[in-house]
Amino acid sequence: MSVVLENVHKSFGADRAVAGVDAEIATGEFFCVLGASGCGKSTLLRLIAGLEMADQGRIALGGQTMSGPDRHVPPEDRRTGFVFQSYALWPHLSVRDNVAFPGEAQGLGKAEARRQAMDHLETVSLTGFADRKPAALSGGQRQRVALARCLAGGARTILMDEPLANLDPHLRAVMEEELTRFHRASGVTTVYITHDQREAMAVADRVAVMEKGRFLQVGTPREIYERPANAAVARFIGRGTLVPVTVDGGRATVNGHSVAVDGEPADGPATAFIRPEHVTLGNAGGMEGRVGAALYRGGHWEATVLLPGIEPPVQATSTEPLAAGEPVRVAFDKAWVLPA
Ligand SMILES: Nc1ncnc2c1ncn2[C@@H]1O[C@H](COP(=O)(O)OP(=O)(O)OP(=O)(O)O)[C@@H](O)[C@H]1O
Repeated sequence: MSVVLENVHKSFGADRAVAGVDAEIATGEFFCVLGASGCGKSTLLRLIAGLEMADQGRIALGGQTMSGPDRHVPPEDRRTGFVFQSYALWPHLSVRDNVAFPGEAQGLGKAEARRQAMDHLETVSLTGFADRKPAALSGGQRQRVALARCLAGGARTILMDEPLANLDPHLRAVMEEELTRFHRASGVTTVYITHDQREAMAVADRVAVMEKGRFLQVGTPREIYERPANAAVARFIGRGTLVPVTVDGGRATVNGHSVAVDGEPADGPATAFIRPEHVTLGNAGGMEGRVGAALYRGGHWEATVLLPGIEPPVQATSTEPLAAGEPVRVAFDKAWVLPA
């Protein structure tokens, strides 16, 4: 089911939690809202679910207005499923009965609701766990039960509020794969909020970067990473360094050195963003610098490099060992010039 947000606002007293959000989320899309704690992500999700009333703007699901100036459809009539961090499963019910619960609540007989529950457990590869209680499942398996229960409730849109936040890094990676598999298998429109940019990149078709109640940029993970719309998005997504440059005829000059730029920025002074993978460290050529700090990250070093006239230090990556204080030659292979 498509999700349309038009100029959506929500304040709590003087606190503008959602301050004018617009988006068109296509049917079947996996849409991530990414932002730091307190930026308004949860409030936006709760507005879509109907758990909060918008102060202003319109929210439509599948072409039907759910929230508008004189309309507020209650949560139970929106056909949305909500998956929280805690998954909110019934501890005293088996996995099968947890998933059968929405069907029974909607008036299906117990036997039919259980039969359908088994179909949904099949979608999340948990048929072998139907008789267990939630306490006897791993975090990832509990999440799959929560997803199966959304399907059983007839959800046409699934809203997920940081569902992987409580999991260890290994299980998180496994669950990212599972979520994308589940999404492909179910085809359900998904709005997913997280403060973890790596997670958003991994699972989303499109990412909205949110700050202070607004979307700063909406784009594919690659657009957001490679072509950030402004300094705030650039800083929030991955590592990199903002440097002042002069653009002339499709190249930028940094500290007297010429660097290729992506796109077609206008000539003149600008700010460029350089990802660590576009910083080459070596013994010859480029600019003279000094390693500020180097951390071994398994297979590579994450370093900062001090260059005269450039503040703050440049973030770089190296597969060769580096030590703090060591002299190094630095070349920039490519830069992204931020739109004015
Ligand atoms: N029910 C409420 N009453 C008052 N203020 C609220 C309420 N819910 C949220 N807020 C405020 O609205 C702002 C946005 O909160 P929200 O929970 O949407 O942020 P978030 O981005 O989801 O944060 P987190 O990642 O920490 O959950 C915050 O300043 C918060 O304190």
